[in-house]
Amino acid sequence: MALGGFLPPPRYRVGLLGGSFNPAHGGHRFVSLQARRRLALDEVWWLVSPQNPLKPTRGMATLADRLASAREVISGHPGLRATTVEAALGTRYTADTLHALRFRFAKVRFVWLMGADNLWQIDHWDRWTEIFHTVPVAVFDRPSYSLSVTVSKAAQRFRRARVPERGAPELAELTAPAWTFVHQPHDPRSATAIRATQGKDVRTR
Ligand SMILES: Nc1ncnc2c1ncn2[C@@H]1O[C@H](COP(=O)(O)OP(=O)(O)OP(=O)(O)O)[C@@H](O)[C@H]1O
Ligand SMILES: O=C(O)c1ccc[n+]([C@@H]2O[C@H](COP(=O)([O-])O)[C@@H](O)[C@H]2O)c1
Repeated sequence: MALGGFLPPPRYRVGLLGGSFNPAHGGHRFVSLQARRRLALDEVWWLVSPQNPLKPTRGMATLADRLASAREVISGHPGLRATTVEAALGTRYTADTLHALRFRFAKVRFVWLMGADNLWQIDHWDRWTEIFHTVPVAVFDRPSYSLSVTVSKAAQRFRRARVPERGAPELAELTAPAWTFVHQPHDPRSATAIRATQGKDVRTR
């Protein structure tokens, strides 16, 4: 199922970084490597989204092109895997994707990964509180969005489920809801910035 025949063993720890990857860039790779190390994950799977339900289709490259850009940025790193799991499952909403993955891989320990920009926005996602109740969540700091850790609606709603950062290595073992905020050096790279300068000599890695 979009995993190249790989079957994760029981208790395997997998971080899920969902995204448009329009295109993929070094910021995705940086966050994923941070996640792998700080959360003691076996792998990080990039879920290249068929179409973010809240983003316009205009300007969205094809799934094949975005997957190709993800593979190029990962460039064979053994701990990172670019996938089209949502296309294979037929899901568009994260809540559905997480339920389907947990059903399919009942013994895998999944953690939902996202940048701090998405902590601001997640309360607009379909059945967003269900997401927090399905898998542990790790939020990674991002320039301009650090305040999301205290001010966002999601942080406030789930304040009692917040795990101190020192607990990050065991987050994957916890029962949801459980989430942590991971402080890290700010990485300013974004797909928006890359698209704005497309055609010019921009580094995506
Ligand atoms: N530089 C970064 N630092 C922290 N998190 C990031 C960074 N770049 C991307 N992410 C996170 O990776 C996930 C997928 O991001 P996405 O594919 O939307 O890239 P993006 O650069 O945010 O794109 P866009 O600028 O088009 O919104 C999101 O959870 C996002 O917060
Ligand atoms: O489920 C939703 O309603 C929902 C709404 C907006 C975004 N998402 C997911 O959030 C992830 C990040 O999206 P993006 O486009 O900001 O990279 C990606 O996996 C999307 O499918 C999910």
